Amino acid sequence: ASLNWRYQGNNGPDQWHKLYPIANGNHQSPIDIKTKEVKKDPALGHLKISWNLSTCKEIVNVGHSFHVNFEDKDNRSVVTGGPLTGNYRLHQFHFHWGQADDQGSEHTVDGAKYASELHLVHWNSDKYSSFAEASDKPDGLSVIAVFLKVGPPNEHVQDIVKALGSIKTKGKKAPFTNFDPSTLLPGSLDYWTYPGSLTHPPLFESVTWIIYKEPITISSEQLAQFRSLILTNHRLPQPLKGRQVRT
Ligand SMILES: Cc1ccnc(S(N)(=O)=O)n1
Ligand SMILES: [Zn+2]
Repeated sequence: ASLNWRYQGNNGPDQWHKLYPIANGNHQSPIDIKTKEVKKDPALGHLKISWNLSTCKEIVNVGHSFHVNFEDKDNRSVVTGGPLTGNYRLHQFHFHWGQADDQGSEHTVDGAKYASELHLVHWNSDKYSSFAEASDKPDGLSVIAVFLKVGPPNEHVQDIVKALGSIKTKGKKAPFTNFDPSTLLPGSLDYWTYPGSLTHPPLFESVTWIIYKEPITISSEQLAQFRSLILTNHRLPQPLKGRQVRT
């Protein structure tokens, strides 16, 4: 489908509200996480992640990014616990990055930007029967976010970078199997959580965000490979509008 929105130029993020009025809503993402205003919630338990690498299927060039898609016809790859009620099924993961290494993450921490941000998109399979059905429901989606800071090359990201060569043009897809996304998680499982939205159109306010505090690394060269597909694809932080970030 030809997209009616972009990250740069005329149909850029400042114009998205014309076609997607929710862009000016009260639960938009990303946000700047002001760590001094975060609330400790003892009721928040550990996240329980059980992703099965057998569900990893393909890598696709979607024009504004690339997606690694998962088979989500059963509960082989799910997350539960933490702020979530019930099982959320892994649908796809993707990254956001900027035109230079000093920017690119969507969420920021006390104003600080990371070079990139990984999003693992899940949908509530206890209540809904597909990602599409869940995608505009307040309890429909959960996205797990991991920050990437510039440093030594990441051997697991390298598996993804190598596959980009076969999806150079928009719409192209290639098999991408047996990749274990848990290799992209940081050592510490501490996280922030808040209610928000998809960060590009349709911008539905249907996401329980779970953001790991500890970043993983990516090298400047690996980021350059991402940029060979699209130069930049990150939305700037949006107004908090009274929402609480918990940890
Ligand atoms: C599947 C999907 C669509 C739009 N936005 C997102 S994101 N960036 O919030 O994870 N994911
Ligand atoms: Zn994203």
